[in-house]
Amino acid sequence: MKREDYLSWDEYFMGIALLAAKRSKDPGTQVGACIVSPDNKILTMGYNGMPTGCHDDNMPWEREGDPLETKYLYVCHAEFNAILNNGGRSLKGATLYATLFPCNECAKAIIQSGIQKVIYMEDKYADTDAVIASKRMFDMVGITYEAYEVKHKKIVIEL
Ligand SMILES: Nc1nc(=O)n([C@H]2C[C@H](O)[C@@H](COP(=O)(O)O)O2)cc1CO
Ligand SMILES: [Zn+2]
Repeated sequence: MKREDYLSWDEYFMGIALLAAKRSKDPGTQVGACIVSPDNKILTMGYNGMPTGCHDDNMPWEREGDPLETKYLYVCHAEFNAILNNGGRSLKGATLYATLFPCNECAKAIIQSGIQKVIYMEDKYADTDAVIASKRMFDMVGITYEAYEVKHKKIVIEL
């Protein structure tokens, strides 16, 4: 008889997004993204980090103060990195698993790349203009978004 406690597709892909987030050097929020084809093949992944060649140790990670000395002007969002890491594969009709709801800038890239569905875990910036604008654009173009439904509270990976 087959195992019954195997991971669902959603758990598998969100689990991978959560694992990718663990690569983030951001002391504030670690975000992960995993983009999957309509036939459940992983196309690309990403996490929030500084642009390639901008060394993590030489970049600011502050949230406040002189804007030029905060992370916000420099950091690449997880969703943006995942889209850019596509390795030439088409993202048409794909689903994005994101550990945090995408901002308006990533929403634009999501739309332009042909992603059709967003499954997100957290939406802690729902009250910000960035996320409100993002949802406005998704609604306009018919990109669906749904909160990830947690079933297994814990996925243990022992090394
Ligand atoms: N959807 C997102 N994807 C992301 O990768 N990020 C990144 C940008 C920053 O590195 C971090 C947010 O930092 P903080 O403001 O919570 O300390 O997460 C942020 C958002 C929020 O819209
Ligand atoms: Zn973003």
